[in-house]
Amino acid sequence: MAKILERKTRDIGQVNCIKDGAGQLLVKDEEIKHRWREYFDKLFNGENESSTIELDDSFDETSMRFVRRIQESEVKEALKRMKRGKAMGPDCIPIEVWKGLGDIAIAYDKIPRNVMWSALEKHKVPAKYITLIKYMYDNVVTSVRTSNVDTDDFPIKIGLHQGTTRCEEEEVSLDGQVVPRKDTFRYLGSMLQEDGGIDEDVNHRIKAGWMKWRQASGILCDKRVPEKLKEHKSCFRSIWEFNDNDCGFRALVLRGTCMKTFWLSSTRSCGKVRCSTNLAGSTKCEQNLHGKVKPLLLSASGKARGTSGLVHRSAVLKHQHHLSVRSTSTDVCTTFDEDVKGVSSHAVEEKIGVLLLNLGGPETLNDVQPFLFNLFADPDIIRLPRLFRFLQRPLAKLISTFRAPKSKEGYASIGGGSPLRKITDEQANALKVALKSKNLEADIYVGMRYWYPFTEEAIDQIKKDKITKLVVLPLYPQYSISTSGSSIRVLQNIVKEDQYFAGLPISIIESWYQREGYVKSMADLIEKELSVFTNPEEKFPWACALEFLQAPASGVWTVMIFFSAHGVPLTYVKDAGDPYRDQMEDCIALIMEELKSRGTLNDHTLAYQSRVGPVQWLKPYTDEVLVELGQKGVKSLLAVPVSFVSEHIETLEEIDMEYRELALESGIENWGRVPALGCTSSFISDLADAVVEALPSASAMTTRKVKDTDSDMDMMHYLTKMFFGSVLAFFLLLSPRLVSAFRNTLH
Ligand SMILES: C=CC1=C(C)c2cc3[nH]c(cc4nc(cc5[nH]c(cc1n2)c(C)c5CCC(=O)O)C(CCC(=O)O)=C4C)c(C)c3C=C
Ligand SMILES: [Fe+2]
Repeated sequence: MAKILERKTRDIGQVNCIKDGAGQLLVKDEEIKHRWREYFDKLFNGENESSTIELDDSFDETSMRFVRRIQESEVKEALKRMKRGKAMGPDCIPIEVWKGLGDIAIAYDKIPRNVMWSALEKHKVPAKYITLIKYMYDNVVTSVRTSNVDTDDFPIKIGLHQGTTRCEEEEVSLDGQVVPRKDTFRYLGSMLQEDGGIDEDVNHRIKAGWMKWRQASGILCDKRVPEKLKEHKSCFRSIWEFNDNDCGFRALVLRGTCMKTFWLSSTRSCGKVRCSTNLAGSTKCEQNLHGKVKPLLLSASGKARGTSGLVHRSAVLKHQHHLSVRSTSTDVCTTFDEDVKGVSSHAVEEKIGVLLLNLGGPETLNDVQPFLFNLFADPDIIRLPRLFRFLQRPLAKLISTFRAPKSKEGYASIGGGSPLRKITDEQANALKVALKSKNLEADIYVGMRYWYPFTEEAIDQIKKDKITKLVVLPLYPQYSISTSGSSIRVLQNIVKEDQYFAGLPISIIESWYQREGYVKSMADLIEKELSVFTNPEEKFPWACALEFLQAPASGVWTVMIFFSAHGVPLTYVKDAGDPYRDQMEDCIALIMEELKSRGTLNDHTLAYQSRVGPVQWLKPYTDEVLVELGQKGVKSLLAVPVSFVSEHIETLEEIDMEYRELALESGIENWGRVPALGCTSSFISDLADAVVEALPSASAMTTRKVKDTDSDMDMMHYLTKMFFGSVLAFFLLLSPRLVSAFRNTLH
């Protein structure tokens, strides 16, 4: 019987006919499409309608029709059965809130929404929360994806279906036999979990997909495989991406049938997402947000993701280009499985390496000045016009000497040296373990830009170890010319000169702030710090919503989330095209979106810290904003360092000491700080995923165009740069204070 059952519920893609309401078989696409629409429309909007329903006060203004009232006794019974302390349901509202709301909760499902809104207003729930709740339930539309086509959109008018609680408890019997309860089961080809999730299934499919891809890309790099087959590499990738995306989408439809409220809120909060695939197999996804259609990025895992905010940010897309692929032929795609199986035995043994790039820091106080020299001698840090490049090293000597005493004080206050090397080594170890758990054996190398172990040393080791494929992962979430850019340039210079590296397939993950795992890990840390911020009772965001019923102005909501990013000189962004600011703003928007989706509604702000030298840096400056916030009456502030993933001098000294003191002096009474991600397991696991996903796009670096930001500039910019460069050189060389500081150090 199990076998028959299983066969009956096989993949939806294979079901090409269904029955209509009267039991007649439908075979035409159009008819099937209409039947599905009719079925879901009834399920969402008109379920259980009968001649006996009460029609008195349940007129729904938006849907312009009467809906069946859910009986008070049903709601009471459902509430009684809900146990405290359980995970939140698909509506993300803790059970404690429903129980706490008492009669309101009971009334929630049976009164017109406008009555509900005015009741909330009467209870002095702040307008912004009422708007938020309304927003979740307004103008929701959906369509159903069938085996062949998508139905037309239809509106969803009823927000809640508490009846699902009852259906969970009901016994199901088939031919008189009770079907046993299971935690997971297969439904229409998908693995569904007890909680309605499909994570296990999606993970399984993603893993399987990547395994296939790894096999295929390994083969495609094999010299023995005919060139003709290799030409279709992008096609393989594309069809796989579509399959994964399709799986995610279909899963959503399935969720829709069982977990209606989840479906609704997810449709609403993500805007309307459409994915279409043309005959050539290429997939296009679009999101319709507030009437503006935006292209969606396909993440390396194949899931669609929208850029946050309404502005289309080309700089962000620029760094994603290798992720969206077009294919040219479907014929070859369909032979994917067979071809892979046929040639996989020829694949060469891979030796995977992962190179973690980081800044590096002085380990003792004696290291400080030479470390600073290396930093300022980097043409991506002090960007002199070409004509003045000969001044780079003397200037670096000058500035490092001048800055060393202040820097030494800083490093002395955090224990006499930078913790960066130790933390980066720990992250490397954790990454190796995480990769192993994902069935990828890899050697991890750490290459620092300005101190030991230098990038050059790591590269030597990679060559000695005869690595056959390399993933380069800068430990900066956002890309900047001065960080990831500078480290990648070192690599490019070596590759140019070295035969082995010239032919080594390399994949560079330029930025990864947009990864779901990173965003969620950051949100987790912020939520955790917020929860212990003032007093432990304020831990629970929805408990705060309840608190608002009594005292709207109090609670954890008043804590300002203060993102403090490392700054860069403004000219990097304005003249040299550094995407850093755009990516930073995008990153903050994603983290805030994630927090909002969890019910954390605090205000936030972004400022830039750690400026060095006389030129203008990205604004607003952290120190100035802190003073302003204090003056405006902000009393509680949670600082979030966001451009780096380990603790370092700028978190431990600048934020924890200098900025904290400044904030307290400026009138801020409660200060908190979110720790850096370090070895947080969800974060490391996501980095491991990023590595796995990047492997297939590894290719020889010599074939890529090296970005030269100088050549991007027009003549006017070049002259301006030359002028300011000369002024800077003149100022630095002739400044009496600098000269005397320099002389003193020479003596
Ligand atoms: C002068 C130019 C600098 C630019 C541009 C810059 C960009 C930049 N830096 C980081 C991250 C870190 N910088 C760190 C130290 C540090 N950075 C600069 C200068 C610039 N940084 C200096 C002079 C120093 C030394 C410390 C000091 O004297 O203030 C560190 C700390 C390393 C440690 O030892 O703990 C980090 C981390 C980013 C992310 C960035 C641009 C986006
Ligand atoms: Fe820095």
